[in-house]
Amino acid sequence: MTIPDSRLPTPEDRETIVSVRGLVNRFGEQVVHDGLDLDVYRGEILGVVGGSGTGKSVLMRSILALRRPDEGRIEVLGVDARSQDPQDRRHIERNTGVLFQDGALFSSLSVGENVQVPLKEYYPGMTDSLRYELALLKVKLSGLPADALDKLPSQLSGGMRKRAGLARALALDPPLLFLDEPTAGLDPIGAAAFDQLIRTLQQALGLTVFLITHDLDTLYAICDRIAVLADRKVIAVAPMAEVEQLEHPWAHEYFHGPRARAAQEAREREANGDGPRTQTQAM
Ligand SMILES: Nc1ncnc2c1ncn2[C@@H]1O[C@H](COP(=O)(O)OP(=O)(O)OP(=O)(O)O)[C@@H](O)[C@H]1O
Repeated sequence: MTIPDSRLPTPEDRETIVSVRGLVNRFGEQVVHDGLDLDVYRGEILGVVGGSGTGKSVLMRSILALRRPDEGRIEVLGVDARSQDPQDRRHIERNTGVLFQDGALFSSLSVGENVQVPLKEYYPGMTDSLRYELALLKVKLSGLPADALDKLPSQLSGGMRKRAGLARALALDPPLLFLDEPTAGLDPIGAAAFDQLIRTLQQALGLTVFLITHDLDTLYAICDRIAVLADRKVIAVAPMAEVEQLEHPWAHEYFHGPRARAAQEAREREANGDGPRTQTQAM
């Protein structure tokens, strides 16, 4: 089901929650970003796309202050992400939730213990029972059954591990959520369900979501705007209908190639009440 795009704020109401200006990231001779600019608005789901190796994850890590860029300015929730001040770094960490590509759960801890890790760190005085209840709440919010709480990550399916990672990302009620290819490796039905979960949580909790994906279905189904990375920059950031019109060769191939056509056909079938999403990810 495609959820209508109804929440994009008008330009006057927009609040920039992440601002990136003139970003440069280099690894030795390799220049990954060269003067990249991007704004993320409060309350939107921003899809971030680009060919493999264009620097989507490096951009995310730079915003999260996990990597110090070579040049440029990044402001996250009013704080300079390049700041060395531990208070600033903590502010970013405290207000952001991250679902890494592989879930990044501690393999020796149960799902419940994984979700409790950030709670223990930020609220050391919290009672065990309250921490347990909060972990249970996040696990249920993420669409897992209560008995998943006591399971190890290895005892879960790939889709359940993603949900467990999401539960941990939401542990501290962050206003800003980062998702790195959340539907990669999921079957089409699982991927569609995960998309809907993200949209539902985003609306219910008022989240801003920065979502790296290759999955065209996700872009169509839940993203308010799409940022396209190419040539070491964000070459466009706009709603889907606009980025589909880009002339750039990679963007044209991505939005009009065989997988895009398959996604389009699947959406038409779905609109006619005629069958679920097809697999169009992993480009
Ligand atoms: N720590 C690092 N050391 C050296 N090179 C790195 C490092 N991290 C990333 N790179 C390089 O930076 C480039 C961008 O990497 P990044 O992981 O951000 O790409 P991506 O757009 O997320 O790709 P994909 O879609 O395949 O996940 C790649 O060429 C990668 O090899």
